[in-house]
Amino acid sequence: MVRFENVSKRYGPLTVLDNLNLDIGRGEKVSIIGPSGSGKTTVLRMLMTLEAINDGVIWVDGEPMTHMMQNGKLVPATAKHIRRIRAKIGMVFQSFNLFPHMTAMGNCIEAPITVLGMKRSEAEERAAELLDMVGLSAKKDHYPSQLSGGQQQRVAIARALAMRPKIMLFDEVTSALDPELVGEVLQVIRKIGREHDLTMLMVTHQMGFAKEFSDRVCFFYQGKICEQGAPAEIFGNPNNERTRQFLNAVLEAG
Ligand SMILES: Nc1ncnc2c1ncn2[C@@H]1O[C@H](COP(=O)(O)OP(=O)(O)OP(=O)(O)O)[C@@H](O)[C@H]1O
Repeated sequence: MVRFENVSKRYGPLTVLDNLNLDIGRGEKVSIIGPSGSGKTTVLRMLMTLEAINDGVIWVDGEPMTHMMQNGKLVPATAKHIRRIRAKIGMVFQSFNLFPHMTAMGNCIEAPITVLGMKRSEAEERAAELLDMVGLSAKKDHYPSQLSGGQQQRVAIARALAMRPKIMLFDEVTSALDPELVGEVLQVIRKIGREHDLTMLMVTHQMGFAKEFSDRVCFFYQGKICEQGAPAEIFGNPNNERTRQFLNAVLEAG
C-alpha cells in the first residue's frame, strides 16, 4: 500500500533519512519507534508531502506519489497528481490542529464539503457517525476550547476519517496529553484498527501500545531502519544492540 524506495531526505549537510526502503502492506499496522531525531516524523511528513524528498520514489496504492509515469519513465509529479494521491492519506498530529472557531461537527464537515464537494447533509451524517464512534456524540456542538486534550484528539481522528482515507498516519498522537487522557485516545485507535480496513502507520513512544497493536515494529536509528519485525521479536528479543539499548532506556525511564 505504501512503499518508500531508496528515499533520502537532507536538510543542508544533515542527512535525516538515508536511503530508506520500507514496504507496508494493505491493512498493515506498522509502528515506528526510535530515539529523538532519528527521522520518524520526517517519514510521515514526506508521505503527507509536507516535506519534499531529495532522492527516491514514494509509492501509494500502486502508484508513484512523488513521480508520474510519462512515456514509460518516472518524471517529477505535478501538484494535481500529488493532491489526488494525498487524498488517500489522513494524518493526526501531536498537537490536535483543530480549527478553533469551529465546533467538533464543523471541524469534521469542513474538508468533506470544501475539498470533496460532499453535500452538507451527507457530510453531517457521516461526521455524526464518526463522532459517535470516537465517543463524542454529546460534544458535537462544542468548540475545541470547551474540550479536553483527549477529546480534541478524538475529534481530530474523526476529522481525518471523514475524508475516507485508505491510509492513516498517527504522529505521537498522545505525546501532548495528560497521562490520564492517553488511554481514551489509544482506545479509539484500537477501535479504528478493528472496524476500519485501514493501513496504519504510527510514530509512537507508547511501547506497550506498539507491542499490542502493531503487526510490525520498525526501529529507526540515525535515519535508517536499524531493525524491524513482529512486536514479540523486537520487544522480546531484539537482535540489534541499538534496539536493545533504546528499549532498556525507555523501559527504565517509564
Ligand atoms: N525543517 C527542518 N530543518 C532542519 N532540520 C530539520 C527540519 N525538520 C527536522 N529536522 C531535523 O531532522 C532530524 C529528524 O527529525 P524528526 O522530527 O524526523 O525526528 P524524530 O525521530 O521524529 O524525533 P522526535 O522523536 O524528537 O520527534 C532532526 O535532527 C531534526 O532536527
